[in-house]
Amino acid sequence: MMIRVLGMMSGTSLDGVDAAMIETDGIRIGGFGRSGYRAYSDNEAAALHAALGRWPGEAGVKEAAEISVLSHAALAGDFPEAELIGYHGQTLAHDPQGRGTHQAGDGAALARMSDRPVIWDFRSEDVRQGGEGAPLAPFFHWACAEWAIAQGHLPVEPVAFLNLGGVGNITWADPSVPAPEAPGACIAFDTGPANAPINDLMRNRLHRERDEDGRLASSGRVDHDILAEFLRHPYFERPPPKSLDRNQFSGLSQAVSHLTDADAAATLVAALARSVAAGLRWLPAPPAVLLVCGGGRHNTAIMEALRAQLTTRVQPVESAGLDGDMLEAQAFGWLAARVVKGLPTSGPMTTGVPAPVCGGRISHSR
Ligand SMILES: Nc1ncnc2c1ncn2[C@@H]1O[C@H](COP(=O)(O)OP(=O)(O)OP(=O)(O)O)[C@@H](O)[C@H]1O
Ligand SMILES: CC(=O)N[C@H]1[C@@H]2OC[C@@H](O2)[C@@H](O)[C@@H]1O[C@H](C)C(=O)O
Repeated sequence: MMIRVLGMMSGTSLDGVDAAMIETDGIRIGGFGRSGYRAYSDNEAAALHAALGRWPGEAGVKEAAEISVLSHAALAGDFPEAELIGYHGQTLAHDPQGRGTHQAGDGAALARMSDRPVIWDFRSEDVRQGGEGAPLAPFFHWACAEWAIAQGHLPVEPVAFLNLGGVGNITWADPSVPAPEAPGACIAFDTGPANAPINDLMRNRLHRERDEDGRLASSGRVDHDILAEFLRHPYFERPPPKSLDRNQFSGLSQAVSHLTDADAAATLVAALARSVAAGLRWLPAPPAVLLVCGGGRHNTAIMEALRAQLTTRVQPVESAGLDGDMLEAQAFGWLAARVVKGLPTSGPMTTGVPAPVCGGRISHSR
């Protein structure tokens, strides 16, 4: 039975909350619906930035969780048609081999406030069972490929999805395999830093939220010594599955600190593109197309750098009939429906968990 689910995602860019309706039985995509966005206010963004890297019980975390719940509840009120909510929460820290993974928020409070059942805490169980806890969108990317083939937007061939949020992640999906958790269907991992260091640069130096359309980066020159040093990071030699914390590459931000604004932005964009290029060697076969989703595809300098670095065709995910601004929100709606059904949300080739696992907790509205 298809249900109408609201997926809600606030990612590592710390810009705000995306919300999108999806109709699904947890296996197939029945259709996509309305979407919405609520930007974090300056005060909210500052409080979340201050809480980055912190764990439950530490200073500022309670405030961050409250900001997450209140902003999601306000947005959920615009979607009375949703029967179920998938709520990711705000990632503050991610250390799967150590302290775990921390998404600030409270699904039980959101369920009471929105008067709908809420699926949340999607990552902890995967980490508990030995997985990376991220990325989690890959099974949904596989379902999107299947949907796009049915709509006549894609050929029946392996494709890749590149999500450029705060951090980048890639999924190689083979839609000829019958289910996303089946061996050979998906391979996924985080590629490297994406918008987070660019946003931090803009915020710290120019008091702006982002490099609009990549205009600053397009006017700068890449520092090839810094780039070469960045590419020596052992992360790129490590085979997948693998995932990143938002600030794991903070050395890169320090390395560009003496450059001009434009050269620093250009070097960060080049680092993003080269880390994607470095990641492609881990894919089992070249994808027919690299479908770019997430806010980074609006940055012209990023898209041009990707096209210059890669021999694979690079297209915004809209070329497959999908909404690249809402794909991750839709993913957490689709995953919520899977949790209700007890279906796996991750597996050995997406997070490295030993066997497919169904993560997520359910909180009822009363
Ligand atoms: N017009 C634009 N020009 C330049 N950059 C843009 C533009 N639009 C969006 N972005 C970048 O995309 C970011 C938002 O991307 P997105 O919503 O995919 O991130 P996210 O929700 O944090 O994702 P994730 O969970 O995958 O980290 C912005 O913070 C900004 O850096
Ligand atoms: C721990 C965490 O929140 N990771 C995010 C982050 O943002 C992008 C990348 O790093 C990815 O691993 C993940 O989000 C996407 C939506 C995912 O789980 O697929």
